[in-house]
Amino acid sequence: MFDFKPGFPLQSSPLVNCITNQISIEMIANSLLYVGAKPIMAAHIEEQDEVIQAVDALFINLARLPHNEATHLVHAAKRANSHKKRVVVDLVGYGVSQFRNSIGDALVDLKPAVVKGNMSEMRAFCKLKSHGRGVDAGEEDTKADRLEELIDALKDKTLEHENTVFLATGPVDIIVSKDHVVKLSNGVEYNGQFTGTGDTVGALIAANLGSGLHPVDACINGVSYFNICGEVAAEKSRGLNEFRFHLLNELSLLKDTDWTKEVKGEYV
Ligand SMILES: Nc1ncnc2c1ncn2[C@@H]1O[C@H](COP(=O)(O)OP(=O)(O)OP(=O)(O)O)[C@@H](O)[C@H]1O
Ligand SMILES: Cc1ncsc1CCO
Ligand SMILES: [Mg+2]
Repeated sequence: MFDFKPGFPLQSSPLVNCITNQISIEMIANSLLYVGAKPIMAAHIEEQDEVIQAVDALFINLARLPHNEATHLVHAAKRANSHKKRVVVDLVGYGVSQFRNSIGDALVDLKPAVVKGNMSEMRAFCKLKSHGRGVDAGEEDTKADRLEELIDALKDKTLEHENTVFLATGPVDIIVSKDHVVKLSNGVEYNGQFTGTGDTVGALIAANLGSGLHPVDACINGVSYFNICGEVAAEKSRGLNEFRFHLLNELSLLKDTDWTKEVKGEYV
């Protein structure tokens, strides 16, 4: 059996601030509630200092950068550092524009606990050739040899960012930290085929950080729990929208089962 520290059921009910996009904000808030965490979606720059003191972790998502608000993300991450609260940065759409890349780079420079994205976003972040389209990964970027290339590039990143754990999601997910490389392989194709699934995984990781897990374990739990919920949902549904319903429902149920036995992972 794959050895990791289980995070679900959560040991505490962490309060997580999510600065995220209008597309998946409701799904993220409800997903946190379904697993027993508490969401707050406070985005205004003026309240970040007080909010960060009240919460257990911060999830920041690059998905949509409204006029004049991009620098607010950097401000929020700085407040989190001042108050020693851990941060997950989701590099949604990295590679789409120089502007987005510059905000992503500024956030990574603040040494968040976890930096994540899909395979194409993480390849673009590492300056590797990327086949992403908008916020979706390109299939070519998920091939086995491309994964090895990305693992090497992320290992180089950990030399400059030794306290950050990098996660790239896809059919096989890779986690790269200073000391570990992990591959995870649960889930079904549908897991990545409705919008905001990566965002939801990011919020689940933040919840695990908020309840005190090591960032590598937080990533293993966030990805594997979400993907196993997908495996269960696939047995019960036909079509993407029914799948989405069952997956989200399962977020509230799977934690009370022996789900950790189903985790397919390896340290490489
Ligand atoms: N083909 C697949 N098979 C199994 N699991 C998958 C597959 N594709 C994605 N996943 C899983 O789905 C989740 C979301 O990953 P994905 O890479 O699609 O995120 P994303 O592109 O950032 O999503 P979004 O931007 O819509 O929020 C992850 O947990 C990942 O492991
Ligand atoms: C930002 C964004 N744009 C289209 S869908 C989506 C949410 C996935 O992150
Ligand atoms: Mg994404």
